[in-house]
Amino acid sequence: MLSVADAFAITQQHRLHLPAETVSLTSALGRVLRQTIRADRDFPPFNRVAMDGIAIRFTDFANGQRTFPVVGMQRAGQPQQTLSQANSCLEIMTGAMLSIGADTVIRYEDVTITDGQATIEIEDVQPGQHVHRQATDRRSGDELLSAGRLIGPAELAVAASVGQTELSVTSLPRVALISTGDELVDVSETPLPHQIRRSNTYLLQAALASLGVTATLHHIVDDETILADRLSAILRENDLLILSGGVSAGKADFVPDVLARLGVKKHFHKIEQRPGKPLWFGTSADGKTVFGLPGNPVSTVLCAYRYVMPYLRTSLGLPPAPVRYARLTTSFTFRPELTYFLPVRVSSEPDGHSVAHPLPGSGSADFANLLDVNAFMELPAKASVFNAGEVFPVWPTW
Ligand SMILES: Nc1nc2c(c(=O)[nH]1)N[C@H]1C(S)=C(S)[C@@H](COP(=O)(O)OP(=O)(O)OC[C@H]3O[C@@H](n4cnc5c(N)ncnc54)[C@H](O)[C@@H]3O)O[C@H]1N2
Ligand code: MOO
Ligand SMILES: [Mg+2]
Repeated sequence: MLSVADAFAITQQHRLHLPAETVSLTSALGRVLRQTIRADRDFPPFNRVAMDGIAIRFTDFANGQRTFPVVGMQRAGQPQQTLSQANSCLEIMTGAMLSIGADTVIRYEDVTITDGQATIEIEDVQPGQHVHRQATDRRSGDELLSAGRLIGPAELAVAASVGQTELSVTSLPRVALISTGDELVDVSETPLPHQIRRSNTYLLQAALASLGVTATLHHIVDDETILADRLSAILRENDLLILSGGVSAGKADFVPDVLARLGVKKHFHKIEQRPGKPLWFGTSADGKTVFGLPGNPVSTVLCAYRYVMPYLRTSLGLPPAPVRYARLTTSFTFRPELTYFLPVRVSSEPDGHSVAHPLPGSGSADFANLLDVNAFMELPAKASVFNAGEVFPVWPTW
């Protein structure tokens, strides 16, 4: 059987090939940039006044002058003015271009203006103060953003400032989320004693939404022919299929056989891990990907966050999320030679460390336990006893 690391690597070798598309700036939030964005001007593009007050020549102040006739006003949005008379000042506003001939700004709070004369009330004045010099932050032509960047509020603001009305982003995959199982009924139905309402696909849909990916929901009963027909149609219409259930050893677990019949090449089935051991992964010749997630809800979640979400991230062109670590708060024993993904609650301690409090729950069907869980801690297969204070990787969920 495959190790977690090998299974993960195999999924990453078969990323989706998603073309770039152009979207308007205002609809680019949460998308992944596919182009380089450069500064079209210096940042800031001129010597920008940073405080409302008066603009003077520092040498006048250095020569002992404290009272200056006010000869004009330079506001933000006005073309640059000139402080032409020596020993005078201009009133000047935040966001204005520093006037030619002036080099230093004194805040209104530090000045008294009476009868057109501004008197500086402070002695601590630095040459060039309260001026945000041209090109301090970035130079014209500098690379501001590069491909593979998740577009958030700061990226949008920077793109807007350089005149990008549109952005090239990775197109979103068409994703189908498919629950399988005769025992599963719709949320709106009242289950009979032998039935349950399906929940996995709603969780998956919500998880995908955090990457800006939308998905259609489907349900298929445990009938080999129906499963083959429906999956064949869903495969035609989608780039990525995420199934839940039907991948284990039961008499109604038809998913692996049906996918093989439909020409989806299996890359692996089963990983040395718990939960989620029966995970199935394959691709078709025309570039479609199928994850067959084990149906037990906690297995579904673990496989989604350990394999599917990282797969989507890199397929979209994002760099892999950095691995996070936490310190186990309580010793935990797990004997089978499998990587154990322990449900935990991760929190931050006052000393800055992350700690993980084990919440094992009652097994991979205990999805109510997920209400308290916010990560899975990856405990290596080769050990059995994991001591309080030891540090292991954690995979955050929500
Ligand atoms: N003899 C063996 N039996 C099982 C093995 C095994 O290796 N040998 N593996 C166990 C493990 S581990 C898991 S996990 C499950 C995986 O089962 P399947 O992927 O075949 O899933 P199902 O049999 O269809 O369902 C399992 C369980 O999950 C519930 N389920 C399924 N879909 C949903 C949904 N959308 N929402 C909520 N709950 C769902 C389903 O009702 C079942 O209770 O197999 C073990 N057995
Ligand atoms: O994934 Mo199974 O649920 O290991 O228990
Ligand atoms: Mg089964």
